[in-house]
Amino acid sequence: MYPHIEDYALIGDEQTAGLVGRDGSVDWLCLPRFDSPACFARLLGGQENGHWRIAPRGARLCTRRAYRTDTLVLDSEWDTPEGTVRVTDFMPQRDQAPDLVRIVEGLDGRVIVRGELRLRFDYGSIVPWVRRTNGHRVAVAGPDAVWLRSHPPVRTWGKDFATHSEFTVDKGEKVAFVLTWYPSHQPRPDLIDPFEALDASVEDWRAWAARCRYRGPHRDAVVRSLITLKALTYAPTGGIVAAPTTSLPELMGGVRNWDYRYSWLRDSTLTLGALLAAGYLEEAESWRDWLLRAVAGDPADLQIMYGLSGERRLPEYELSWLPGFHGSAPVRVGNEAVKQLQLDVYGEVIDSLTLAQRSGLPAKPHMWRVQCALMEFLRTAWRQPDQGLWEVRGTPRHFVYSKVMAWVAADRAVRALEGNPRLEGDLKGWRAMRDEVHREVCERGYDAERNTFTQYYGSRSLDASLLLIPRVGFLPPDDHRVRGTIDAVCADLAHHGFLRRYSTEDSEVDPLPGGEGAFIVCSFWLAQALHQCGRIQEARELFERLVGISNDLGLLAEEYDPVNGRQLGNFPQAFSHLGLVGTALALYGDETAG
Ligand SMILES: OC[C@H]1O[C@H](O[C@H]2O[C@H](CO)[C@@H](O)[C@H](O)[C@H]2O)[C@H](O)[C@@H](O)[C@@H]1O
Repeated sequence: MYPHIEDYALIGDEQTAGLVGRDGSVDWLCLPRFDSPACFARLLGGQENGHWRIAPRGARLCTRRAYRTDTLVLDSEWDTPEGTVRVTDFMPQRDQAPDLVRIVEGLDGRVIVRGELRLRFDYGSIVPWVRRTNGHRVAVAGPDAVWLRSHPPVRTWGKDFATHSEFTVDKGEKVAFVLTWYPSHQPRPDLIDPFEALDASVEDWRAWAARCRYRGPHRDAVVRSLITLKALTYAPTGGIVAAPTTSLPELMGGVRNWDYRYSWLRDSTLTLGALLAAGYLEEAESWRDWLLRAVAGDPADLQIMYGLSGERRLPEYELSWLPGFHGSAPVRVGNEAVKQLQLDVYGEVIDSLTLAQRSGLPAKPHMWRVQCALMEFLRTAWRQPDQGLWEVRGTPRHFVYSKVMAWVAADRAVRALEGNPRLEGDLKGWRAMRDEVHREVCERGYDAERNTFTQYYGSRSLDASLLLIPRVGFLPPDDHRVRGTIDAVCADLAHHGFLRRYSTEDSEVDPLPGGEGAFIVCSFWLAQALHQCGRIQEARELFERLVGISNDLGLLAEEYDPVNGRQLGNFPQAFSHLGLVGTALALYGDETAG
């Protein structure tokens, strides 16, 4: 059953991203931004929904593929009876317009290569009008225009609403294709030189990767994760998408299919932590500035996610014409969770601003004012039930992790005041809130009989987010309740060596049908909790196992099906990759940071 989610490779230009399959087909690409409608949507449908394949005639999947070391430049190679050919895919740093470059290179013998470009704007639904101009092709429909050209020029012809080509490459010969998007009412942007763009791309990525401070085991996996996180950052604003895809299923054939092409405060603050820890201050600063712009206004209006430029309305709807990845419908655009109350986000934001300051990012004058405003809102809001960090769509509850993070918000705000007499704030009131939340969580969110914290007040269910209790400092790692929680979470949520985030069987909490895979970041959290508790060997073994489930290119989706050995959910996902970076640093960072 080709393709599996892990059969895809990521390419991108820090404003959008594409997925390339092992068959040489670009099956997902949104232009010009991550959250724009896709012009290649075969990922969630069939080839009639748009794709661009370049591969040797008659060949199916590539023989091998790899990123060029420390870059986002992908090489896919096919060995054929006639010879060997390589296709190099990348998206150069954007100047005027987004370009997707595909360079075909003969490595051995003489190979006949075929191209098939099927552009379908608006998520695979609009067939553009394609015309030839100066030997190049231009596809136009409504607001979108795409220009295709090649070096040297290759003959193309139209058939079945697609642009076809066939050409021969001899050993040492190169043919480059450049696909450029621009708004259809504007003049065509300047053409780039694909070969110069390749050299520049390789150089830029390598220079960026060289800044990584981590020198420990699995450095390649850490660098790949950092490159992926960087690729998920929308460079013009600093916003970070949770993943570049929508609706890759959390259960094959199921309905748990969501649009992740937005900036979640939770995912992004945690990404910021990983970037800071690995030495990437510039990116962290740019996200911090995005955050301050996005949350400006009434703290009661704080959203749990925003668009890439801080947009607030992200209405959710379904694309009825797309059948979904292997029939996993519906395909959704937008995300209804934008309207949810998730109390943890306040803690994450205040914690990340504290961390940013501690890491030496230059302070912004209104940073403290934002934190005070958030605290004032949280002072009463923390008592409300919410949707929790998993954004469940059932009745709101008193989720323990949400309350713990409300404690984090108060704790960081109190410490800031204690450490800096020039800051103004309600020290007494915030201290009182901090103590009250702590007391309440330890009373109502803790099951003394089983010696474990629980998913929500009074429940018997557990939740993997409870593993973060020692990491955020709510209780020390040697507290018997922390140790009990780790054991209970492992016993309850273990899934063939990995962890589920919670049990999907409690339909009042999570009313959606069907289960899901193991949630990858939760297993990273377990490795960190074990490490904090001194269970070093177990932590390291789990980390090794987690690194081992990334695909051949080092990429991780949101979830993993350990029974079938398959990745699940949106891909690649920031959450999983920041988990990998954070865990490597936690387990080996002290010994190895250079
Ligand atoms: O579980 C239902 C929810 O699933 C999605 O949320 C998940 O993704 C977010 C982005 O990575 C993450 O922050 C959250 O913790 C995850 O549960 C989906 O976006 C929601 O709409 C949906 O209700």
